[in-house]
Amino acid sequence: MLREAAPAKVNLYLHVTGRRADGYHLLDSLAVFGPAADGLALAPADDLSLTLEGPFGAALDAELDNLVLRAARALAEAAGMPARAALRLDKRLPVASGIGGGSADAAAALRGLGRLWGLGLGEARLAAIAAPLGADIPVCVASRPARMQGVGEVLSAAPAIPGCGLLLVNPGVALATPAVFKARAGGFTPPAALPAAWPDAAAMAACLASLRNDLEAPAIALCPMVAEVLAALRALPGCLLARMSGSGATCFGLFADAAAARAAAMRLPGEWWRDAGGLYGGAT
Ligand SMILES: C[C@@](CO)(OP(=O)(O)O)[C@H](O)COP(=O)(O)OP(=O)(O)OC[C@H]1O[C@@H](n2ccc(N)nc2=O)[C@H](O)[C@@H]1O
Ligand SMILES: Nc1ncnc2c1ncn2[C@@H]1O[C@H](COP(=O)(O)OP(=O)(O)O)[C@@H](O)[C@H]1O
Repeated sequence: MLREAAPAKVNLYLHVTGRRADGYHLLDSLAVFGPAADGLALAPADDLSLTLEGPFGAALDAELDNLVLRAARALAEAAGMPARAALRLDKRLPVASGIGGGSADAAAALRGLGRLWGLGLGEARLAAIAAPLGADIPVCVASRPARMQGVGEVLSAAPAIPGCGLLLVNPGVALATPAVFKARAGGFTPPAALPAAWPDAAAMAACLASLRNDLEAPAIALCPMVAEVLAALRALPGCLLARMSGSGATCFGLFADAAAARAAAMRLPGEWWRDAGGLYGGAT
């Protein structure tokens, strides 16, 4: 039995820089990972199967073509072998919530099956197999901070991220990514100018404050509760920056460290989903 973590992707800023002829949008975004994660367990089997568990497992019962199974089939096809594995997904990330849960699951399946099947494929090869399945999957393959450009598949080094804490909050309303892009009005935003490193969380927050998430306004138009979540985050002690991730509705608060993020999480209304801690694989 193998296990892979599928950490949430958080867009610290997201500029829509243009639009391709096929309608997809060109982006400039800085993605970091965690603190929340789905979990994928993989075992050898004679055919391909997926069972769902965890707090949001039932939300995917009606999903006929889970991204985990699509990723498994795409990898098997690329490797020229039958797709055989018993997969169990512990679904802890809210579905359709701007933190790339489905993409993280697909990336975890590619990494885990690569190991289970002994394929020896590197991250770049897995990301290339992943790209046709979803714009967010390539960045999730490494699950390390990265700058995303193109439609999300052009990855480059992120500035060195200082120790910090994140608080993720979702009001329980699913937002479909295409609907949010469609509701966007106005022009385009140029790519950000980023330093090589930020010395601490406060400096990172000050720099990010000069940037934006261009999908925040259209998401608020579709789901006004996003504005409530942002106001509640901004009012928390120690919150250095509050912003929506991806196409929403999950928002994040940035804190000096994991302990400050966890303490702030306890002060939020009880009915909202939240998770707090340090970055996945990072210093806190
Ligand atoms: C907005 C972002 C930012 O990281 O995150 P989420 O909100 O999904 O987490 C991503 O670009 C989402 O990536 P992903 O969710 O994989 O998108 P896909 O399945 O490829 O596309 C879903 C739909 O979103 C729109 N789309 C997506 C990506 C992009 N660069 N331009 C787009 O216009 C298109 O309408 C597309 O049909
Ligand atoms: N394993 C999965 N987890 C979540 N969503 C999935 C999964 N497989 C397929 N989907 C589909 O992908 C859509 C986007 O899901 P998700 O990745 O959670 O959203 P977002 O990209 O906004 O963060 C869902 O509405 C669902 O229909």
